[in-house]
Amino acid sequence: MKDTGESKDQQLTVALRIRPLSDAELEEGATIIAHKVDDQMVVLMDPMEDPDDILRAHRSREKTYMFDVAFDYSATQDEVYRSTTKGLIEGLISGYNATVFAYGPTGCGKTYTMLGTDREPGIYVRTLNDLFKAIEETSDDMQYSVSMSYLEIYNEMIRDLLNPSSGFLDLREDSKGEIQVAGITEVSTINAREIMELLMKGNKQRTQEPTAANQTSSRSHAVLQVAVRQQSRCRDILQEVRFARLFMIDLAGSERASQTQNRGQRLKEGAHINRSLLALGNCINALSEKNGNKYVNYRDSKLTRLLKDSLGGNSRTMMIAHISPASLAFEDSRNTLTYADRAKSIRTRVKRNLLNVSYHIAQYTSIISDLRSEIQRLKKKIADQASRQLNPDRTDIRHVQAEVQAHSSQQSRAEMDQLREQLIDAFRQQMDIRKRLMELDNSNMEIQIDTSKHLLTIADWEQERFRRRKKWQGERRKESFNKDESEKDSDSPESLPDSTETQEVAIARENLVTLMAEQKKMRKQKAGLEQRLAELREKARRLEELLPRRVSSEEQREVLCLLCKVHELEIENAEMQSSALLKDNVIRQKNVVVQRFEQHRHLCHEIIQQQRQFIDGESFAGIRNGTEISARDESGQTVAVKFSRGYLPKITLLSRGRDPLQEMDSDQESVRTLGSDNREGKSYMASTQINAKLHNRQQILRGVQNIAVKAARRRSKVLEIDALRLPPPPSPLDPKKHKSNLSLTEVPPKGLVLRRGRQPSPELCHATSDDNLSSSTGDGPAPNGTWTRPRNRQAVKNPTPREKDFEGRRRKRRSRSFEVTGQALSQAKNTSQRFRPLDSTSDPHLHINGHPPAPLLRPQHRAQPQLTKVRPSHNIHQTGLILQFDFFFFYDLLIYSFTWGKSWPNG
Ligand SMILES: Nc1ncnc2c1ncn2[C@@H]1O[C@H](COP(=O)(O)OP(=O)(O)OP(=O)(O)O)[C@@H](O)[C@H]1O
Repeated sequence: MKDTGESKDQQLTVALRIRPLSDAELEEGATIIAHKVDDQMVVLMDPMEDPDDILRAHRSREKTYMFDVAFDYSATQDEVYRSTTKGLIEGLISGYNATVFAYGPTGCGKTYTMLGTDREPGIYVRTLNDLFKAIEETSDDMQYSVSMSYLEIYNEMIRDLLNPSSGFLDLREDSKGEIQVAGITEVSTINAREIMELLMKGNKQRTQEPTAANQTSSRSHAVLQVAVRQQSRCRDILQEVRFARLFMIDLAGSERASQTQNRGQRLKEGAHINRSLLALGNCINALSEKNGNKYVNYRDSKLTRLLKDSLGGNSRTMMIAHISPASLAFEDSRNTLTYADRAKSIRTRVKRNLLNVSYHIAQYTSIISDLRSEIQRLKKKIADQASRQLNPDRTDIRHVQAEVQAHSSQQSRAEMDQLREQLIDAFRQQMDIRKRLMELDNSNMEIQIDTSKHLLTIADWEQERFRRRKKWQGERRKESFNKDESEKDSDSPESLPDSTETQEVAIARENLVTLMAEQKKMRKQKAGLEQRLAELREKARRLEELLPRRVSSEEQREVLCLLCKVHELEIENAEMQSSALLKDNVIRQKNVVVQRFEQHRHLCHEIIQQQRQFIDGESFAGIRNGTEISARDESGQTVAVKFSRGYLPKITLLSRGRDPLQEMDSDQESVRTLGSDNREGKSYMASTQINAKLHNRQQILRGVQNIAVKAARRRSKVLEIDALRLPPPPSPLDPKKHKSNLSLTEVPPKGLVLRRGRQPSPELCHATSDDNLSSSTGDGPAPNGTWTRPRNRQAVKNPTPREKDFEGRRRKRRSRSFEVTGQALSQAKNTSQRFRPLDSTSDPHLHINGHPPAPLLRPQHRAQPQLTKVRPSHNIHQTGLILQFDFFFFYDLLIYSFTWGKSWPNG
């Protein structure tokens, strides 16, 4: 290996940078005395010279300095770097050593120029960046190796900043006379980022202390060395290796003790700094001597020893002198400018560090084989490139890999699509079936409602038949007791009443059969659908289980799982909606029932209220034992109450209903009063017709029943309740209370008390016709439904022949019509004094169905209680009610009748 570089002389390049005036200087009232005149010229003005000094009048106060490049406060870091250091990089990778050092007094910006700040990086960082860029650009042909070391000379001692624990290092001169730092850490890397990190790490290790002149004063000289080795990638018989070193030095600033006010350690540091800088200055002086014969004492300091090559040896050297523009720093600036100006004349002998490697003949064989293999490699590379150009799709392994990947992903996507389709299909079928099941439920409900209607029709008819038979039996019994009279009574039925079914009942039975068949069919369908639904659920579950096995991608699996979840939730939602609808329907039906009960309750309260008012203001008289009251409406609803001494009155309530749908539409009521007293010849009869607004006749009857029961309880003398109690309002969906909700296979009970949609029986119409009633009074019904004034007692005591005749006829019909034969009116009157309200909590202002209660009608004739014939709603379902109650019940009934009357006779 031999050095083949040729040397040539080169001047040391000097740049001058004038930093901006600092705040401290401004505060001290410093003025600017250093100016940049142009890119190279700098003027320094002596602030001490007196312009009025006549002796020195012709002397210039300004001194001009010329440098290779000059910067003032306006120069950026990048401008300084480009003008000073950037040009050295090309020479560095070509094998030329280079040195950049910052020189100047303390606090003038040396560290700022070399290191910079995070936002404004200095020469270190910028140089390394560009060096690595240049290496990268030529790395195809050349091989590089870069190593870095970073040290500081502190108090004339060398410290490794990349490895501070290694202690102080020594300088050694190698065989070629080059200065080396023994044991320094050299980090080899071509990674720019790594080098930057090392630099930052080293900077943190550098000794910096605050002084009066500079808060971040560097107390040492810092030397960053970058060694670049370069050789051609192509091995030749004559291998050329280039080697170069770059020094980047941030010198400590020269300082005056008076200025820095340093004491102790700082003072000691300052002395060392100044000594080394003095040595540097001496070297510069010596090197700059024109004759060049002067001895250069590099050995005075470690700094000058280290910079030996940089100053007078093989290096392209750049000196960046720094000064302050402040008048206070005049002396330092002048010294710096003087040294910098001198340094300009320093000449270095620059030569490329080129090493030619000559090999032994034995090594040639291996070199040739290496070269051959390299040729083979290159040929293969060319062939690959050519074939790739011809058929780019097949040869590119990456392409093939991508194809394989794409294919496999396509496959998995297809599989996923297939699975998804299957899942969606299963869920869709489930939804369809769920929908059909809902429809079936709806139809089933409709069928149940229809069934209920038909069952009611049949039950009504059964009830009617039962009632008729009962009535017939009663009459037969009565006839056996009153044989003489019964023989003459041509109206009494002798044979069993006709029990053939009406057309309506027959149709209902037919419809029931059809509905039963329909329901059976639907049950079958439902079972089938439910089975299918279970199968589909099982299928979906199996598909879900397959997911992990058939889909490899975690993402796809999750997507499918989510899909399943969504569909399951949708199905659940549909099921819940369906059951909610069904429940809603049931609730609506029950609400209707509750509403009717509520009306019923209101009505009862109202009745009680009216009774209480009547009791308070009226004495009861005129009803005697044996009195019988009968009432009947157009539809055949009858009420009969009979009194006998020592016994409770016997009340017979017979009613006949019409179409239940008209139940709520009743708006006309007529009340007729009949009265007679047949035992003592004091008959009292009254007939009237009162229009009343009754909104629910069924409720009225229940009110009556309620009153009866309450009265019976109060007296504890209930003898007999031979009645079919009123059922609650029909609830077609309540299986406990109504037969309609039972299965069609169940047989409706005989004698069901409810009756709906039934036409009035002609027989009963006859037995309880208005004619009968009017004949019993002898007056007939008032044509316009007006109240007929009852006869007074005096008139009854002496009946006319016509009245006697009428009475006779009336007795004959007593079994069918309603008579009053009371004897104990005075008793009744007395008893009425003990009457107590049934319900103390009843509200007197209660309104029924939005209508205010009827005004209390008070009879004018206290001794003659009004016997009323009640014409309740023709829609009442109750087929028959026979009750025996005590007198109070009868009284309640009377009050009830009065209350609902529309008018009361005057006088
Ligand atoms: N050109 C400039 N532009 C802006 N600020 C500067 C410039 N030069 C120096 N400064 C500021 O002046 C202060 C002193 O600078 P710096 O520490 O670089 O001086 P120095 O010469 O290295 O001092 P020492 O020799 O004591 O280490 C720093 O705060 C720095 O930011």
